[in-house]
Amino acid sequence: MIELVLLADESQVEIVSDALMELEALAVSVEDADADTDVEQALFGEPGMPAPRAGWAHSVIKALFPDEATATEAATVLLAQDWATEVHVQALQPVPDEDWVRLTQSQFAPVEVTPSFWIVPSWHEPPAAASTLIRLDPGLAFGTGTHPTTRMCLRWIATHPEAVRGARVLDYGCGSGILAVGAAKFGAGAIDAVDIDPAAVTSTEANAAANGVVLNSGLPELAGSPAGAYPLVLANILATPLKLLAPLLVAHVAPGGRLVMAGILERQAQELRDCYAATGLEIDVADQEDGWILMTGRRRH
Ligand SMILES: C[S@@+](CC[C@H](N)C(=O)[O-])C[C@H]1O[C@@H](n2cnc3c(N)ncnc32)[C@H](O)[C@@H]1O
Repeated sequence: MIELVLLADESQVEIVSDALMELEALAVSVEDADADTDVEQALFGEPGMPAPRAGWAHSVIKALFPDEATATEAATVLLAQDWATEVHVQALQPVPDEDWVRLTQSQFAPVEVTPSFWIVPSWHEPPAAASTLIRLDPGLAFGTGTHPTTRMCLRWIATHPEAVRGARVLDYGCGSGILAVGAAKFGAGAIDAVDIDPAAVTSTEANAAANGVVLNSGLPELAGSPAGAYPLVLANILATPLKLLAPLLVAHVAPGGRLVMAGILERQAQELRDCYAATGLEIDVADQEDGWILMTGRRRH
């Protein structure tokens, strides 16, 4: 990993950070400037480029790149922009792996699901208002809470305690296990969490353990056990698998039970509604955020 360290005028922090991400930075962080020390150390790049002024109100922007060639190219393209007159390269340096982990982690802040329900990385103190917490660090499996589909499912769990408390739950397409853990935090009974990706199963087990949650996790064969036995089925999988899996998912919903589905774009809503209504479930659009919708189905008998 190579770190590109830039000094930029405070007014340009956002535009420089966005440009670095477009130029394939893996992570970008902004730090407070250390008075004039870093200005003195700035490299001025091309001969004739203006040196930063002493006492200049600037920020230090650090961007991580996979290799030196990508970092050098990004710096060259950035400095060639006509708006980048107050951007200076301070360093281009290799970064040890453990520093990379630290830098990547610094990108993840606690995520609010409801004012009292938060997802908090292990290196953060929980917000004072958080009475219910999921402790979760970003990993290889989908589901950190930063995506609207995950947040909407968690919000549904938090706002439907009557459907969650004591219920046997199936989390189908569990990813990081975040929905299963969220259901446990709101009092779910036995929880099965399945995913076609073995890395997701490993991640779910680790995240459950980190939250003191006991669940069964495995590949989907686990869910081949009694059909119709779950009062609550959670499935944040995307529209196409949701359509293909409709008979299987519906068969797992117990009489009187609910199916909560996410991963559906607004323009896919009608097709999904028709598909699930045909199975006899009562369908509702329960939430929407950033073009994604949350759909619920209820089996009466
Ligand atoms: C969008 S992620 C959701 C992860 C997590 N449940 C959440 O809400 O953030 C979808 C997950 O479904 C899994 N998946 C996709 N198709 C599947 C299938 N046919 N059966 C089981 N899991 C599947 C993927 O591997 C992925 O981990």
